[in-house]
Amino acid sequence: MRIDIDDLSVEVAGNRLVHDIALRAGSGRLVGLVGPNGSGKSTLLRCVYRALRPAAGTVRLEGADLHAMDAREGARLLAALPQEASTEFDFTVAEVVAMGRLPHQRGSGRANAADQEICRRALARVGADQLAARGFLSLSGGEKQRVLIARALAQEPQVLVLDEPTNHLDISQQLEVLALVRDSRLTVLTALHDLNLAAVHCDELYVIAHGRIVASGPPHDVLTPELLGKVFGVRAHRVRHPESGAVQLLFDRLPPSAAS
Ligand SMILES: Nc1ncnc2c1ncn2[C@@H]1O[C@H](COP(=O)(O)OP(=O)(O)OP(=O)(O)O)[C@@H](O)[C@H]1O
Repeated sequence: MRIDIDDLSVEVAGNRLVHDIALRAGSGRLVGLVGPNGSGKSTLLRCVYRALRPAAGTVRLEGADLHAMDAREGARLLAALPQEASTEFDFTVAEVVAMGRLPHQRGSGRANAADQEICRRALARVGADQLAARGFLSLSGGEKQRVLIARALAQEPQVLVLDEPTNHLDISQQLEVLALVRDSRLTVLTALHDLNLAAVHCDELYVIAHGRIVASGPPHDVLTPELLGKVFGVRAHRVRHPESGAVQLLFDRLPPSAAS
């Protein structure tokens, strides 16, 4: 299912934080959103997963305006992993994952055997099946992240929107989660801070700075030393991964004269 974002602007408390965004993600593509702290990644993604309404512009899924759909219809198509997803109540892990089935349940809202099986498989896919009976609040940051990814998968969406899905994960888990996201074959829009992970795993990247898209395209074309200097204020060196040939980056601080 393709995502088309056009002329999208987002305001929070009267401040326009994101301006005139155009972004496309073809069906089954993994599209990364990168940019410095405070550049507007989460604000843009919050609008895409409907926590915020657009001040202008549209987000369309396969041509249909996402913000014109009812909540249940939207949630059957799109699942999100927010940056600071947490729950104040100590639900069990199984209960948190079962929340992913709510958009599919009518009437009593009770999970049936098929729902329970989908949840069990989702937990197994993120390697967290042994956590099912644990209280969510007792989990480590990385365990919580995996359970929330399982909840998103249990939702059986067509589109995944992920805000820093590798936050709190050790390097092995980071690679596991990105492989899992890739293997899901869903259309994925994800914010990532780690530019090397983004370079290896994403089909296309969009770079956001000061609330505007400043570059987009295949990672190899986008992550140039010039762009990284301008947008992130760092000196970047490109090297090739010795096996895959993928672009990888090494960073230095810019000399003080160049950084100003
Ligand atoms: N409610 C608000 N009122 C005013 N400004 C806000 C509000 N929420 C966010 N902002 C500002 O909007 C800008 C964009 O924030 P956002 O969280 O989208 O950035 P980000 O790129 O996701 O950052 P990070 O990489 O640090 O998570 C920041 O300068 C932030 O302080």
